[in-house]
Amino acid sequence: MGDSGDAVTARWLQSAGLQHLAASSAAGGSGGDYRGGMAGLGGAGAGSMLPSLLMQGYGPQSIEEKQRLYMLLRSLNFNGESAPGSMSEPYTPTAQSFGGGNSVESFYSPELRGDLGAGLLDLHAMDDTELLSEDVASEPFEPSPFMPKEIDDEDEDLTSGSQQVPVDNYGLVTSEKESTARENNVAKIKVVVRKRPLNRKELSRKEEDIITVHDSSFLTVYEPKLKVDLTAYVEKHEFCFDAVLDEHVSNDEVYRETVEPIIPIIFQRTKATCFAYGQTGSGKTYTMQPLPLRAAQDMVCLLHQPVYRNQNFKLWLSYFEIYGGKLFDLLSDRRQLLMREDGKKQVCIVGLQEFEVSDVQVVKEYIERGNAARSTGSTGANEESSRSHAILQLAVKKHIVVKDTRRLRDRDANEAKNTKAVGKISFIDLAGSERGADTTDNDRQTRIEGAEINKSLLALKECIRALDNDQIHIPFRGSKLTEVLRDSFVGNSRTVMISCISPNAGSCEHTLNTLRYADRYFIMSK
Ligand SMILES: Nc1ncnc2c1ncn2[C@@H]1O[C@H](COP(=O)(O)OP(=O)(O)OP(=O)(O)O)[C@@H](O)[C@H]1O
Repeated sequence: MGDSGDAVTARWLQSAGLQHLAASSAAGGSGGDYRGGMAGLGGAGAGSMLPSLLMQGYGPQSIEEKQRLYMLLRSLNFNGESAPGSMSEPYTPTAQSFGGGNSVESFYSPELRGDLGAGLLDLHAMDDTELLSEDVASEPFEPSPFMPKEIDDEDEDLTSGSQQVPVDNYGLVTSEKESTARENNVAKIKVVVRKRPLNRKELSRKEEDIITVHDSSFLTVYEPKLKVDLTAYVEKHEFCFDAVLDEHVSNDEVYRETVEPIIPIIFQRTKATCFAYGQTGSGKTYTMQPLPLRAAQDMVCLLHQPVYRNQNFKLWLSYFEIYGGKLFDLLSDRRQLLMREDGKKQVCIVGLQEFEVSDVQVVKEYIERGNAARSTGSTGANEESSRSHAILQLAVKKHIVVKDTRRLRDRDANEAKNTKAVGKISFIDLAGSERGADTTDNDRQTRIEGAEINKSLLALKECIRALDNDQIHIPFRGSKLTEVLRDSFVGNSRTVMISCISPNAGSCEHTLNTLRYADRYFIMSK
């Protein structure tokens, strides 16, 4: 106990690798003109400049520092149990914390749902080291419970022979009861959170996993914090969503939870949008890339059902990218595309190549081709991929049989006119947004890109909010992204948002931003 508090603090910080804080703390001790609170710090007592330094922004800056501080805090003030209720005091309750009871009922109460005030996503580039790799696209498919059972030839004959399936003038099934029930079972907006595992780099740095998924719908984030008097504490943040998927969940299960229930209603004139967002490296691309392939498999399967086959339904695929407010066709040598509105105020992307696809292998080839175009177009592959929104669309169209022989001669020219859109699903791998502080390191172009990304994420948020409030005016002109998605926002639409989060302590701030962003949608959708 012979050491001054500042010397003790300095030694702790030094051992935790926070040298710049240690030096400042030691200097403060010798000056002796500042005496902060003595509480916390393992009972050693530490008058110090550290609180003020932390307040002045001298706190841990890098992930490593944050992680070391987190480890330090754990060894000082709490025992490192991550389970709820095991936190040592002091513990600061937040608007979203459970309180003592931890009852699920109290969790759902509006008082504990947190406020709606946070601003734009504040995500930034983090560690995107490859995790123990997995070929995401090659996971085997399992049969879907949402899909109609395979009908054998006998059944098929019975169905087509009986001619009892009523159809509307689109040729769609009008078994009202059945389709209404299906649509009602699929929420207008569904919010799903996916936590990725710690990656190799995070594991090698012995980073802590600060997120606990309690069951399939709620999670807790344990945020390491320091009071100004250096008392270490953990702030607990509880969140509830339609679904929370932990690090053990496979891409196939993600598909089942998110997209699979929507597929049948795409054939019932529904337009759906599924997008992933989160900070760079949180797993957006990993999550989004396999989804269209799985969706296409189910859609092809539905197309083969007699009711749709007889109505001449076909599946079409297109894949493009929005980069810096401009559109590029990923299946046509990154040709720049123009967006126009037709007389019926329908959005048309002039020149966008659409391909009719009738088997999954072909879909896979197109997706791979598009993905390759996305990365080869970049100077630093990851940089650009995280700075563009990639949009893959699968559209169901009804082909109208042309009986007029004169028109038949000019069949190709009339192809576009001979199809009628039925439904569509868009998969959007959103760009990760920028953290304000990072932009000082970036060049002008990078900052412009960041601003564009933030603008489009904000516009997307506004559109979904308006959509959810059933507003007449949907502000889709807020960005290229929302303009392009305009027809997916109006009429009979469904939206699935997948929030991807990183579990390490160093990403805590960004993870909380992502979760708060998702939380607002979740509240809106209730
Ligand atoms: N759930 C997961 N399980 C295993 N590995 C994952 C998971 N999520 C992400 N990864 C891995 O983490 C790394 C980063 O993921 P990914 O590229 O999808 O991030 P991102 O959010 O799309 O980043 P960016 O915004 O830069 O495009 C990849 O190596 C990916 O394989």
